[in-house]
Amino acid sequence: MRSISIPRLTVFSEAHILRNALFLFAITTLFYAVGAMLRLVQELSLFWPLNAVMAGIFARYVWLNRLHYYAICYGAMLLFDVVTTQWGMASLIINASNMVFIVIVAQLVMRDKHQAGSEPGPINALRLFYYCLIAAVFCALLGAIGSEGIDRQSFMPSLADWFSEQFSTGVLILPCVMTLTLPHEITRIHGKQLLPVLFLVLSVLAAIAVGGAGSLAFPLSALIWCAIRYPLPVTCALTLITGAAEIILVANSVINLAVSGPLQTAQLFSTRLGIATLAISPVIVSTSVAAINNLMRQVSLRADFDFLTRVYSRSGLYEALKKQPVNASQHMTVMLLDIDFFKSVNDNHGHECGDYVLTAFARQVREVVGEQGLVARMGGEEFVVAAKTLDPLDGYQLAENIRRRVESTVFHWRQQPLRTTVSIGIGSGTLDTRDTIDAFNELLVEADEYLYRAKKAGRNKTCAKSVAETDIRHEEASA
Ligand SMILES: Nc1nc2c(ncn2[C@@H]2O[C@H](COP(=O)(O)OP(=O)(O)OP(=O)(O)O)[C@@H](O)[C@H]2O)c(=O)[nH]1
Repeated sequence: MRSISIPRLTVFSEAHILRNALFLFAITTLFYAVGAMLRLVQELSLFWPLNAVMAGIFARYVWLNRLHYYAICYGAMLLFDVVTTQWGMASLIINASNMVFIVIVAQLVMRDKHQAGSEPGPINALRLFYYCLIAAVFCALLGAIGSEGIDRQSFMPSLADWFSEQFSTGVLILPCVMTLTLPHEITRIHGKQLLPVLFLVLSVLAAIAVGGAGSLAFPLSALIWCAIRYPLPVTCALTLITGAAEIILVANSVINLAVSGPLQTAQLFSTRLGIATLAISPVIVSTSVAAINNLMRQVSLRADFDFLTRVYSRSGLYEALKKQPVNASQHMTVMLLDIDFFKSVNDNHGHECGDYVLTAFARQVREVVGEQGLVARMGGEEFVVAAKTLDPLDGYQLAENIRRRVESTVFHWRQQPLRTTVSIGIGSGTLDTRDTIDAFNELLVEADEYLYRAKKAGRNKTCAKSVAETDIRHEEASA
């Protein structure tokens, strides 16, 4: 698949205080301007994205939650009002209510992150939903009091308007800001991958055509399909676009809720709450799918590797062998290694010491074998090495390197020196017409037979069919 790399872009960084301050000021001003524009053209403010965007930024970057950064955000809001409105003192309260939403959400998400430990997930969708609800209530109370002086609405409609707007934009925008990641590369997209988006567009069009309150739920199944197919950030973005589009379409009577007369606060209140409740479902599905995929990766990793010694497990070795490129003329050496008198390590020093020796032994073997082969624990104190070698002699020498390394190593257990040795049986040959797994299994049987001989010959020995010990000694003498 062809792809184009794009450079990484970092906006906030813990070390760059001035840059963070400038970006916070610029983003606050930008989204304040967007919200103010939407206010000017509508009697009811359709969207006030600023609070959710800023809450998302503060929740995402824990280290931004400092008094001076909050102050920059608040200051930018006040400055915008001073320049563009005559609100006077009311501006202090209205913008304080914006800060209430931002700080409550950020603090609640931060509390979750602390409790989640070292590996928190990107978001907990259900919690975000309730955090938006709590933050919207407090924000709306203060906002409705503050806007009494500048707005013709009385307290209750104003409270409903503030609350529904804060809650719905929060639920739609927060997951998006908290998961937003720019792709590191652009990959070609196949037509089939676009089907969920196509279905989503069709479902919004169907909502416009059919109308009525129920039509707002039409995009739900398409969004859930998107949640299953696409990564979390894409699902969050699609949910935001769909939810915002529905609110705009309802406000402009393009989606007709079958109400007589102009749209009232009560209908917009209900629409916003309904859409927020629907919008959280695909995000929940998407986070669940991401969590399941993560779990599957961890489970398969656990099954492939031996928990104690960190080398391959038996099944992991077979999986790794299947992935090896097949080359009929490749010579392969399979070694079966069994630690000598391991039972006495357990008996004399305890099981914990036995575990330590197994781990240290596996590390030694891995270091000697390196990139030349795969190391696996077959069970107990028995290990296997499957290595690409030039010929039987090359394989024998690799086995001898392991045996000598183990023999010369002094393990330390609670300040006590410990020595151990290993017996190795070898099976070796080329793949010929066999596949890697068949060849490995046959060589393993051979290795098992020679391991038995190595043990019988007194242990701390390497035994193989294809290398006569006299030849080896001859080789060593002439080396
Ligand atoms: N500590 C520890 N011991 C294990 C583990 N798995 C198996 N063993 C022990 O390994 C020992 C194997 O003993 P034996 O099969 O008698 O072999 P040995 O003492 O190494 O003797 P030879 O192989 O004949 O040289 C047993 O005591 C098992 O309990 C493990 O994961 N941890």
